[in-house]
Amino acid sequence: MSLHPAVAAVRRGVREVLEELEPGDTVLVACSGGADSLALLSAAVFEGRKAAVRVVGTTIDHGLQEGSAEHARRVVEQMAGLGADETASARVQVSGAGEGPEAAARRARYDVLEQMRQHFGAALVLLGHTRDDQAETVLLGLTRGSGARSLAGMRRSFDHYARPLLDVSRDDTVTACQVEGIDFWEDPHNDDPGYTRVRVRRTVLPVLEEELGPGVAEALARTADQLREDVTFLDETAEAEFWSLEELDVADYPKALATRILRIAAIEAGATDSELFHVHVERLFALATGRIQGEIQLPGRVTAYREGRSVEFRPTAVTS
Ligand SMILES: Nc1ncnc2c1ncn2[C@@H]1O[C@H](COP(=O)(O)OP(=O)(O)OP(=O)(O)O)[C@@H](O)[C@H]1O
Repeated sequence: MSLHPAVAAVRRGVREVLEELEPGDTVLVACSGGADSLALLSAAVFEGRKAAVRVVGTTIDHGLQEGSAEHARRVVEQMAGLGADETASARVQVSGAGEGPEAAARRARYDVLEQMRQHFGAALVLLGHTRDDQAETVLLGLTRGSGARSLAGMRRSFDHYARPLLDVSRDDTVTACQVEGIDFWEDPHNDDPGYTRVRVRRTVLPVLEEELGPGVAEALARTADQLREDVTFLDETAEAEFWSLEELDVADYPKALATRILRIAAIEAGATDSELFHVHVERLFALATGRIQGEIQLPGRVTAYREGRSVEFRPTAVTS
């Protein structure tokens, strides 16, 4: 019997990532119980056996929805049923102080995933983001106006994390589960139009596909890949320039490098990075090129000012 194309696509993505590992290594698969991550786990088990890689399935209970503990138990059972060598679950406390509940849940999830990775000695954690997630990320980045970094979407891999399904459509993960008889969970949040991402998924992308033809999601994901190469080059160049500078005089650099160097400098000086940090970087650039005078207050209680041609930083004075 020939392999269904959707299953083959998921396995191919996973195989390419596992090929980088050594026999005897461990991978941790982060599983929400949705179609993407269960298809990912199933493929990891299949490819893991071939590569002699141990597969640990893990699920995280954010405790935000009623019945979440029961859901986590069920996902653990499913992961074991799909052949994971080991399974684990963890409950996290989502505080949400200073950020939205989604961002807080995500941060708590990545913290605990890292603890689990270390606990199991895993070489890699696999995340189930798909090509559609990538397309949505690019569109959201476009509307935020935050520059090339956010248009470059999610990275395929970083540190000990990999996203093997970035070339696989969400439909294919659903089909792969159906073909393999995997009963996946449909997150009610995925239908909640209160989330911008859901509106992009349910309304914006379908309109683009209808008006511009199929393949929009794929093209957006490809745009991210191309931009990521450029962005990585510029980031690395800026990093090397920053460390080689004796004083922070960036007025003669092209703006693409000057703003990156200023960003690194501000964060090194203690400023707090955020999604909106590009707004502060623009002002820093105006300060560096003499278009604005005086001082700039940055989040994280850092003040920037100009001394001669150089931009300097100092802690913001506390006034009572
Ligand atoms: N509760 C969870 N437990 C374990 N892994 C999870 C959980 N939720 C999500 N993941 C992992 O993250 C992947 C992406 O999930 P989702 O798109 O829901 O994340 P998100 O909330 O958008 O946050 P981010 O995209 O930053 O990870 C999943 O495929 C899975 O690998």
